Amino acid sequence: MACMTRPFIKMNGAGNDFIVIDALETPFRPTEDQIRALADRATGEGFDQLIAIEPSETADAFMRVWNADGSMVETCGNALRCVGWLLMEAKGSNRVVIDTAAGPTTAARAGDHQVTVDMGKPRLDWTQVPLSEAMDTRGIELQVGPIDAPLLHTPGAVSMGNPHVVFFTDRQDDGFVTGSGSLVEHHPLFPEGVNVGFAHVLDRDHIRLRVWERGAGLTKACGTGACAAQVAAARRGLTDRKATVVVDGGELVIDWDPATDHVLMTGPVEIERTGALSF
Ligand SMILES: N[C@@H](CCC[C@H](N)C(=O)O)C(=O)O
Repeated sequence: MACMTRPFIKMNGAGNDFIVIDALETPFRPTEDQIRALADRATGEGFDQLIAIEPSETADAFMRVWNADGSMVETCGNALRCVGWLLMEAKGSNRVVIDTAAGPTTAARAGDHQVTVDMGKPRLDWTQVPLSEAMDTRGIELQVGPIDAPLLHTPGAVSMGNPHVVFFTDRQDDGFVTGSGSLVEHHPLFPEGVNVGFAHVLDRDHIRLRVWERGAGLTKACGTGACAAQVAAARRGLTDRKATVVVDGGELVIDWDPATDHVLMTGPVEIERTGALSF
């Protein structure tokens, strides 16, 4: 069998790490099995998401996203900053438009290795998350643990182009996040699965967040998860519309602009190394 190689750039955004492939000239369509093998941190390159930069007729590029489990998904907030930075460096510009399966987004320089991405309007109707039944997404009817003493309950539900629920809790240890996140990810209330946030509101402009990501597990940061947490917290009056979200790998500033209803995310990008994938 012929062995293919593809050059890659390994990047991370606040610790959420990616293999980024330039597919502008040559298409890149790995199988789910290949992705899972490449994502393995013991035997493969190791990553949370695999990203391909593809041509677009309406934007500077199209960003395709696969989770570590091989599933193709709509978008990835931290990868948008990384891809935005690569495209801005290549074009010598300060702003680019990146199309995704969740729609177009803009990325702009915001300082040294800092990028702001306009994530658009949060989608707050239950049909948009999506949920499998009608509910008020400020706090949906879902709980984890004993019926009369739940450990987690009434999360906010938000789509940032991909589905999120956000529990407000100060229980954020690895075991708890992994155990309850993996249960909720596949709950029948979420026909497309869900990313599960555990948000501890520190004050009106700081949230400590951990996220169990659909298809990737516990990551050091989830950009869309940080946007969803900020939106869910502000909707309940727990924070202002702008807050710093502290994740395991750094800080993301999330600003839900009242004038446009758009969510702006600012945070770091880092290039770790380059290499070549063989499969
Ligand atoms: N790491 C991400 C989100 C990646 C996709 C997510 N796991 C999903 O399945 O929707 C981010 O930074 O937003």
